[in-house]
Amino acid sequence: MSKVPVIEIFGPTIQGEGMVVGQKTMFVRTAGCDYSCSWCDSAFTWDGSGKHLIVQMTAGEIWSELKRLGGHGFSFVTISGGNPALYPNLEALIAILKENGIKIGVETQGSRWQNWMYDIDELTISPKPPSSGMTIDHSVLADILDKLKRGNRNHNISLKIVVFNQEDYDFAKQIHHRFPRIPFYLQVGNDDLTTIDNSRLINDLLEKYHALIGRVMKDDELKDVKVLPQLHALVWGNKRGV
Ligand SMILES: C[S@@+](CC[C@H](N)C(=O)[O-])C[C@H]1O[C@@H](n2cnc3c(N)ncnc32)[C@H](O)[C@@H]1O
Ligand SMILES: Nc1nc2[nH]cc(C(=O)O)c2c(=O)[nH]1
Ligand code: SF4
Ligand SMILES: [Mg+2]
Repeated sequence: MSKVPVIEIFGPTIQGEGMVVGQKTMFVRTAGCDYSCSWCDSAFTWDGSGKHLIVQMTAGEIWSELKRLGGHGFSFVTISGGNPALYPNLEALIAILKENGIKIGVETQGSRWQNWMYDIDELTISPKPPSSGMTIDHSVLADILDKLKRGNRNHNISLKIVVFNQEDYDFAKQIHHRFPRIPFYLQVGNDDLTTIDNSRLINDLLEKYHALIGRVMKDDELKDVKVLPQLHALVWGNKRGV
């Protein structure tokens, strides 16, 4: 049986970000990423610090663990990472989830295509802005979005861009103007990934949210946009596995 490197499985919790924010969900987090964003809040998936947590798992083993943790209390699973789009054999997990009537969300950055993307109910693509230190391949992103559009399946996709500064904001606008019909989300960047002082963190994040809302509200060039914080950061701070 083909296996996938999994670094954590957790839940139930709420989806803290983007198009299905608030959704009760389980999470499967794959290890490994083709990027290395300067501000990655899940760097333990790729920087070596979480190496001891990685387990090669079959789809059946992942499904068993989801049921062990979530019991009969879930109908939605979010696959994130790292970049889950590195793994063609996630196909088997997606098939099991579908057979069991479970809806599926995926978080990926739009750097790699997989055929199983056609089968995802809620697919979030999060191209990386300049502050990440990454340079995105616009043609790969365009190709992914084109395939999804042509596939014309019954699913939802969105673009979600994290904003730390004016350059990121301008980048986000460029992406939106390139793909104006794809639901578009701006997300507040968290630049303090290590603090355990939750009241200070929450205060800072709310201030940044306030500022981002302000910027968008007075910007006539950005109309059809949703502006969100990371809800899980406001509730649990930098805690892992929530
Ligand atoms: C950890 S990534 C994993 C999925 C995929 N690699 C990606 O980046 O889309 C999940 C989401 O968290 C966002 N994210 C990562 N670090 C963040 C930070 N410090 N502040 C806000 N959002 C962040 C990413 O942009 C992405 O939308
Ligand atoms: N609650 C919660 N919501 C999330 N949305 C995206 C997450 C991620 O790390 O991909 C995430 C996460 O780690 N926790
Ligand atoms: S693409 Fe996602 S997981 Fe990879 S480094 Fe960037 S934020 Fe982290
Ligand atoms: Mg996260």
